[in-house]
Amino acid sequence: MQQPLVITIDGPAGAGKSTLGALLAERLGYLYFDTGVMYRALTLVALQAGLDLTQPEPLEALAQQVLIEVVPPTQSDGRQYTVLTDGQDVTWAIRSPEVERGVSLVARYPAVRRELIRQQQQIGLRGHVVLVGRDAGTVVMPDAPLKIYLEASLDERARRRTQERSGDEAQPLEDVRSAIARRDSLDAHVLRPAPDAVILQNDGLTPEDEVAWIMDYIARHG
Ligand SMILES: Nc1ncnc2c1ncn2[C@@H]1O[C@H](COP(=O)(O)OP(=O)(O)O)[C@@H](O)[C@H]1O
Ligand SMILES: Nc1ccn([C@@H]2O[C@H](COP(=O)(O)OP(=O)(O)O)[C@@H](O)[C@H]2O)c(=O)n1
Repeated sequence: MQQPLVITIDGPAGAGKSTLGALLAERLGYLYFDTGVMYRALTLVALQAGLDLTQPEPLEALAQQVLIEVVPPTQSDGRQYTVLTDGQDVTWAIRSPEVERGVSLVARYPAVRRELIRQQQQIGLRGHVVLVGRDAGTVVMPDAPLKIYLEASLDERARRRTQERSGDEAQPLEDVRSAIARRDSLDAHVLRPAPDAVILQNDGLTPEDEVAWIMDYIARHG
């Protein structure tokens, strides 16, 4: 396979998509773009505006109005990128438990998805991009030459997220596991590998192992 111009990485929460996506993009000199950020940013703005997340129409209108931008990091505080909504830095705010609880409800509305997918496709079509999400390979960029579907067991994903959130943000493993399981079931409507996706189960693999495996896969399918 020639170096694929668009690589998609999909899979459930905590499977390691962002970690792998960022590493792979760095290795290839590509843009890394996490589509989940857009759903999170829209959810945050809706919550800030006091919208009821069970009512689709105002959310659909908001999806058309709000300007969501993802730009290179503007601060050295561990962020992979900076997220702006109408110019306001919301990089960490979109990771809050409130957003985490609401995002999969917002992401279920077809008109919301249509608008955000349209914006994601504009980024994908530029090429030299690793696009990460749930439906990046099935809907956003179905012609991508390399599609990866990452899987890890629920226990492993819960462990990873619990480890990631220590200190002030620490949550019991059981709570993290049930929050992930709830999101898995709300996301089930989009959560499936594209027919031509490479499925990578990564319990027991490191992100470096995965990158090596993918680079080898690209070389072998030349
Ligand atoms: N292959 C892996 N092995 C172990 N831990 C991983 C692996 N990939 C990611 N992680 C860790 O698991 C957590 C969740 O990964 P992340 O990339 O945020 O998942 P996702 O984007 O799929 O939700 C992070 O703390 C990350 O460092
Ligand atoms: N392409 C996408 C990306 C995210 N989402 C939604 O947005 C939520 C947050 O996505 P995310 O990628 O930030 O989540 P994590 O896997 O990083 O926890 C998901 O649980 C989905 O509900 C989606 O529906 N489609």
